[in-house]
Amino acid sequence: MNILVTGGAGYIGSHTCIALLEAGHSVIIADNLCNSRLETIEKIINITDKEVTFFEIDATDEQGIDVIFNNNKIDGVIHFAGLKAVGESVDIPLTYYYNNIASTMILAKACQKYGVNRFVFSSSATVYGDNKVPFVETMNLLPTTNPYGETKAMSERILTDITKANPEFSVDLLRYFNPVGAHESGLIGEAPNGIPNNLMPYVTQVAKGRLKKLRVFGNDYPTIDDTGVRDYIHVLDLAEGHVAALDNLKEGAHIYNLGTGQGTSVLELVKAFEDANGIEVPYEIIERRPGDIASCYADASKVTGGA
Ligand SMILES: O=c1ccn([C@@H]2O[C@H](COP(=O)(O)OP(=O)(O)O[C@H]3O[C@H](CO)[C@@H](O)[C@H](O)[C@H]3O)[C@@H](O)[C@H]2O)c(=O)[nH]1
Repeated sequence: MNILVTGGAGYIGSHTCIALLEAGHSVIIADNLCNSRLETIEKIINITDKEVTFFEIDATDEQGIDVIFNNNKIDGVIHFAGLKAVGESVDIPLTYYYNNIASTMILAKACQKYGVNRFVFSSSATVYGDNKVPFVETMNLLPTTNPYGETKAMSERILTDITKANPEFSVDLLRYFNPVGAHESGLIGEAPNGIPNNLMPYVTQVAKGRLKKLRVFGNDYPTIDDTGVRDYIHVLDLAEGHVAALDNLKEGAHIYNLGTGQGTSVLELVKAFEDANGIEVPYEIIERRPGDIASCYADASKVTGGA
């Protein structure tokens, strides 16, 4: 299939493009490079030895997206592009709401216009809010702690509604837990522009000596060692999840958690990283980061076939 991948130069997007190409699909990447690099496209090509079509475009550019649909045969869309949740994002809701919802609507509209019926949406465990762990797909969603999470929940609802109006439109809503790791080539990985907000890239930059020490956000959570617990899933497993989703799309909207089902605390992760690499990661405990919850991990039985 020819798959339009928005945000395909980003961390999860680039690993997914490799998985798609290796599974025999073609990819058309649309990315505005706001938190990614052009050279990642070259690396995808080098790793897979396959051709890639690239458009430097913002997913909110309605006319530009229309031109892409008009000029290319597209069988399906994977929509990764979006502004990401970080602590301080709670201060700029309008930007998040505009970018993340407009892009979903523009792409869904183009799919309706051009008869594209396969859509895989990059959602997030954030939509569960501060729910009871483990998070199960059937749970009622709680309000999330940041505008980014709200945009993911709203995009899910918009796409679900479209499947009701147009039963041929098939959507998978993939709720990611915390992706970590890199492609085995070592050529691509998580390299955010600027100082990382997420734990793993921060830890790797401390290990490299680029940042002085890790700041652990809070040690007063009701968890195993009082630090935040998350479900860290390897990015290549996440990438494979997208290929499987595309291959198995069914009519209507379907939700899948993409997580391991196992919770790991911040200090457990730091210790595991130190043990695996034989490197010390200096850290200090500081106050909680606004918007963070204590525990977030998946009930992964729907994707692993256990349910
Ligand atoms: O410098 C840091 C960064 C993070 N943390 C902690 O590490 C854990 C993980 O934080 P982070 O890597 O920032 O991920 P989350 O806040 O869990 O958010 C991620 O996981 C969500 C899904 O659960 C996605 O929606 C988000 O986009 C994604 O960034 C949390 O307990 C943080 O408090 C630190 O202590 N120090």
